[in-house]
Amino acid sequence: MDYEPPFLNTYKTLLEKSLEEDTNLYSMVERSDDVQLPLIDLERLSNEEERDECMKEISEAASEWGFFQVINHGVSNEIMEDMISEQKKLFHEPFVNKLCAETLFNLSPKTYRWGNPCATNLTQLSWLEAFHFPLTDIPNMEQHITLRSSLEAFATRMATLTENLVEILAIKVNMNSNHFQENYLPKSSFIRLNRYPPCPISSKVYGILPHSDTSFLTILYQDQIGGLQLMKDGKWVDVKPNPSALVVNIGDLFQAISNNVYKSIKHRVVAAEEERFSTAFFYCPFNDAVIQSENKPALYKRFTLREYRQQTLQDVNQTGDKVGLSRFLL
Ligand SMILES: O=C(O)CCC(=O)C(=O)O
Ligand SMILES: [Fe+2]
Repeated sequence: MDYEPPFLNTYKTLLEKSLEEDTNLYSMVERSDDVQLPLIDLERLSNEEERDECMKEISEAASEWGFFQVINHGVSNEIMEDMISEQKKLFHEPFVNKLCAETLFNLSPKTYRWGNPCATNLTQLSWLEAFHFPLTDIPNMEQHITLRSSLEAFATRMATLTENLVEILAIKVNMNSNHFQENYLPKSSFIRLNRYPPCPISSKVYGILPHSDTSFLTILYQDQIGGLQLMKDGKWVDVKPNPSALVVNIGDLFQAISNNVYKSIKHRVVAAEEERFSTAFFYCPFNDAVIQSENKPALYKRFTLREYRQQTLQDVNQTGDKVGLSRFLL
């Protein structure tokens, strides 16, 4: 199909090398089927008697799991369905159009990404294509009104949801509940549209490599195919799709400002034979925002998001791995 990125051709040499070895990526680490990710009903926040208990569940899930699912989250089915249908249309544009999406859509460089040009073996390759939209780019998409309005509606609801959640999480670690509103611009967040193309070698390659997110908080909608897994007590746990739920996870920046109370957990997506879509909202500060915990003794050095991004980029280029927060430990 003319919309598929040329994975097999581009990574032919890596593929041939790995087909000689009889490895299965997913049998190397144990899996656990018997643990349930917390599922939190946010409607309880509007009920005076249940609000405190619900806030407690949110902060406990953020510190014990770093991940949880929410229902009655305020993002309507209509907004989600609209976003997904625009997302499908976009990914089903011819590959050559996607490659020049920045010019076609009037967007920043590297909006469209696929594969990994630096991969030296298959385990460094994500079988994934993605559009990465900084919120500030969305108004520029004058030629693509329907995609633009879906992104805008989705971003507005997601921003409200993340702001409510970070406020609750801030209170529970004795931070000022306005900390986020006062210190970080709302428009520095971004939306990422992910598509996992059908993969004919699904035991040898990841859909997305194990990673933690460089955000305060990430909110994800996944379709019904499944494949997202998170690390819990040394085992991979499936995040089973739930059509009414959004998946929330703590990112590295929140782990740092909460002085390790909240955990930014490694997660990955298993490659599959079926096409899969997910849509993520990354709640992030502007690049020069200072990340520093008020808690004493602080575990991490004071750093800016720019410094963090530079360090992780350098580590990824040199070692294939982001390393992440441990670089900033005091
Ligand atoms: O597609 C998913 O389920 C996860 C995506 C993800 O982890 C990311 O985009 O950072
Ligand atoms: Fe992620």
